[in-house]
Amino acid sequence: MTAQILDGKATAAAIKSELAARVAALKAKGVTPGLGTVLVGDDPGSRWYVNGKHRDCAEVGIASIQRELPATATQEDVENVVRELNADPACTGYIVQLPLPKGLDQNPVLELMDPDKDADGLHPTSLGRLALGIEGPLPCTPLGIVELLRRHGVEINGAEVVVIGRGVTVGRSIGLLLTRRSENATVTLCHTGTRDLGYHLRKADIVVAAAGVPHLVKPEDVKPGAAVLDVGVSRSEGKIVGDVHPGVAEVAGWISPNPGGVGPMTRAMLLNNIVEAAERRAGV
Ligand SMILES: Nc1nc(=O)c2c([nH]1)NC[C@@H]1CN(c3ccc(C(=O)N[C@@H](CCC(=O)O)C(=O)O)cc3)C=[N+]21
Repeated sequence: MTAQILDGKATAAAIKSELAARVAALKAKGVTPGLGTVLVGDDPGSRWYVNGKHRDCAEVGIASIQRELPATATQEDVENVVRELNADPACTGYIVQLPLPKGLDQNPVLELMDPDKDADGLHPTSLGRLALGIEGPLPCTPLGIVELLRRHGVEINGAEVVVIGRGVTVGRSIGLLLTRRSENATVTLCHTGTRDLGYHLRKADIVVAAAGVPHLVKPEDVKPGAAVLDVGVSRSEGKIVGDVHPGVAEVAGWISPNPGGVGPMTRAMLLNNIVEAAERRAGV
């Protein structure tokens, strides 16, 4: 058996064309959604990601607001940019590209953000709202995973989901999303302290691998027919190496390629959060 592909690139393209139509409708009402990015320092990887986000915005008609600070910026400098974007009516939502350069403290910066302008869905208020079931921006990678499964007809309702990794961007937050009544999955969160990962994996209908450990998920541990999402990003000789061993494609029913799987979906969901915030504010 060879797994079917959870094609994130094609799915993200379909979502972007739907978002473009919603942006056009907002513009007809006199509202132009705007995404802000705050980039501090000159890490080439971070710059590449941020540029990608602005390219995505251009594709769907969202305005771009780019703020850049040198690596020598002080905590106060960064916080002032956050205050400025909070006050800017053209900015529907924004992200502060992480990680910040050494010497800067990211938590006070994130807490200073207006939670209603949180495009990543990772502000303490956004995570609190998700836990409490209050509407608001949702974390982009978990949301992208749900959309990717849904649009390929993979059943989430009642599924046994095993998540590997307890990072806030994926592992910590996806359980909150998948155990809502609307998704209705059973979620097990595994991490480096899990004694027998294989034991959990072998019963999983859906595996979300977000540990950042190359080829951690082995074919012998995957239940035949399971859906496997590879979120891991490690680099070896310039190439992306995911958390899922290539042999898993012979056992799984569904597999997300990496690159071309969850990454493009994460970016599409960032745009989705901006459009939804603009619609919420315009009363659509
Ligand atoms: N405040 C903040 N929000 C973020 O969302 C955020 C961040 N900081 N810091 C860095 C990480 C990383 N991240 C990625 C998103 C998409 C791809 C993506 O689309 N990757 C492509 C290609 C990648 C390649 O070829 O290098 C793919 O998977 O197909 C990758 C990485 C968002 N991040």
